[in-house]
Amino acid sequence: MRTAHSVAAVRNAERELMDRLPEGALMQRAAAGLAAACAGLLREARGRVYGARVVLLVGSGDNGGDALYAGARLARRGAGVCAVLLVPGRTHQGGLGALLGAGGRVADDPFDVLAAADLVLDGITGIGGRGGLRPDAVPVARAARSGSAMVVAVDLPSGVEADSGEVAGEAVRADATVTFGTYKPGLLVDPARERAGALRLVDIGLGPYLPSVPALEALQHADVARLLPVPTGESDKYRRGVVGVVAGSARYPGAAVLAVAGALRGGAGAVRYVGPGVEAVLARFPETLVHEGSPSAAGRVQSWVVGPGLGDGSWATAAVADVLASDVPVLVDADGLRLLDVETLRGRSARAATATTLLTPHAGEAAALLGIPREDVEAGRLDAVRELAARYGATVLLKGSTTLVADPDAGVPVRVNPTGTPWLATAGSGDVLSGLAGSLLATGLPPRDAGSVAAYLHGLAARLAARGAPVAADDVAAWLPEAWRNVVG
Ligand SMILES: NC(=O)C1=CN([C@@H]2O[C@H](COP(=O)(O)OP(=O)(O)OC[C@H]3O[C@@H](n4cnc5c(N)ncnc54)[C@H](OP(=O)(O)O)[C@@H]3O)[C@@H](O)[C@H]2O)[C@@H](O)CC1
Ligand SMILES: Nc1ncnc2c1ncn2[C@@H]1O[C@H](COP(=O)(O)OP(=O)(O)O)[C@@H](O)[C@H]1O
Ligand SMILES: [K+]
Repeated sequence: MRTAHSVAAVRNAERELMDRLPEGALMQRAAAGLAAACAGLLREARGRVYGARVVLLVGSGDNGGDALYAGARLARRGAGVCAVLLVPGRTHQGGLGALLGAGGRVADDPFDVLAAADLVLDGITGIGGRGGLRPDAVPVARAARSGSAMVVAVDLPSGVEADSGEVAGEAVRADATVTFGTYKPGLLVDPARERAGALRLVDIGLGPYLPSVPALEALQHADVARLLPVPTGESDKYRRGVVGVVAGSARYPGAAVLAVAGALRGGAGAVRYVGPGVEAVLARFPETLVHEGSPSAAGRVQSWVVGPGLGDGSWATAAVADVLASDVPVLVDADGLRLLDVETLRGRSARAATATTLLTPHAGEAAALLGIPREDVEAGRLDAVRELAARYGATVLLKGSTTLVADPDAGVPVRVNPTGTPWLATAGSGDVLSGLAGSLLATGLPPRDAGSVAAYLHGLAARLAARGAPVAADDVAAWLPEAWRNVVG
């Protein structure tokens, strides 16, 4: 599991650890890890550190101090290191002394040295930064990007919000970020994540002092493998779980087919389809159990998926209400999100412990549920998913460039999905996801696990299917077994 902690948690841990260490030891640990990472990148890019041209962008806090001490280490290995001091009167003095002592220098003209650099270290701001880059830092950050140099962010790309992943203005766009002690939420959540490039974590010994419950967690292969259902000798199709899919309409029969395609690959023993798309579903998947009446009359299921391509006719409205009246886990997606009755939804968890709910909106649907503009959801995804889960008393999977899954209990870390590709932004891929997650619910996974495991497999299947080329939703569904094998293999 990859975990991220809030700035407040990092600061507390840092204080506790610093009390036990000599002055400046933590910064030396950070700088040593940073210099080693930069040396590795320089060796990869140009064969050696000796003779490399390194520019340090140095702000007024300890982030700049890290850059200066790392620069001193690189200078001792023969790199030509030059510091651009953004606030000369407030430069970290110890760091500057170390750099000058190691043969580094202060730049006369930042733009000259940036144009010729092999590597730029962004030490403008780290966890102490607030808001986007200040105006004087903007031209320098742009110049760092415009040459051929690799840009390495120290702890965080300057200008991003560490706790939320928001980018309120300009921010550095890094090729890599070397972060200290723990990941920060902003490194894992867009729009900030996109500015961070490849991530490296340097252990500075904070671990024992960080809270055991992080702010954010990202599943890795081993975590997903542990959560995936495995049939045993005792299993039969009913014991493995039956997922009911209520999706599609005369206008969108394809949504029913795609949701069923996802559901068939999610581990349930059978998929029961209810809705107006019976013909289309059977033509493609003859193994589906079908029913044309109301969901509650279709036979037993261990979970429901309701909403993809359902439209908003009277049958659809009644079907959503019918499903929400059940005591099994329900996943509500797409049109279902517009049709659901909020009081019924909130009442579900009070009625029965088994009546859990997983809502799977994209940013537009989340915006409608929250009554705010879509851009606000996209800019502040983490806040939006937490707010939705709290307000609706349900687990929420917010789709998009970084998919997030939040439980209504604020004490439970939000899950961020590390797989996926922008090629997933293709019509119908969300239908596949809802079928898949619903199937995992039917096997007995709680909503947060079902949602995050589904997002992981879905994103991985898309990557495997795409390998750099466009994919259709149907391809993503077809590659799900390969993604599953990749995880357990
Ligand atoms: N915690 C740990 O365990 C360890 C932490 N370490 C390191 O310390 C870093 C934190 O250092 P920090 O607290 O000194 O803050 P930092 O990130 O340098 O920024 C604050 C300065 O920036 C300024 N500033 C603010 N916003 C700005 C903006 N938008 N644009 C431009 N400037 C802006 C602000 O100025 P002011 O508001 O005062 O005018 C202030 O002077 C951390 O990220 C890590 O690198 C490691 O060495 C070891 C272990
Ligand atoms: N920029 C992006 N990067 C990665 N994944 C994305 C991006 N945009 C959308 N996705 C993913 O693609 C899927 C789209 O789902 P959705 O918006 O419901 O589309 P549809 O309704 O057409 O099925 C979701 O899994 C979402 O997380
Ligand atoms: K930085």
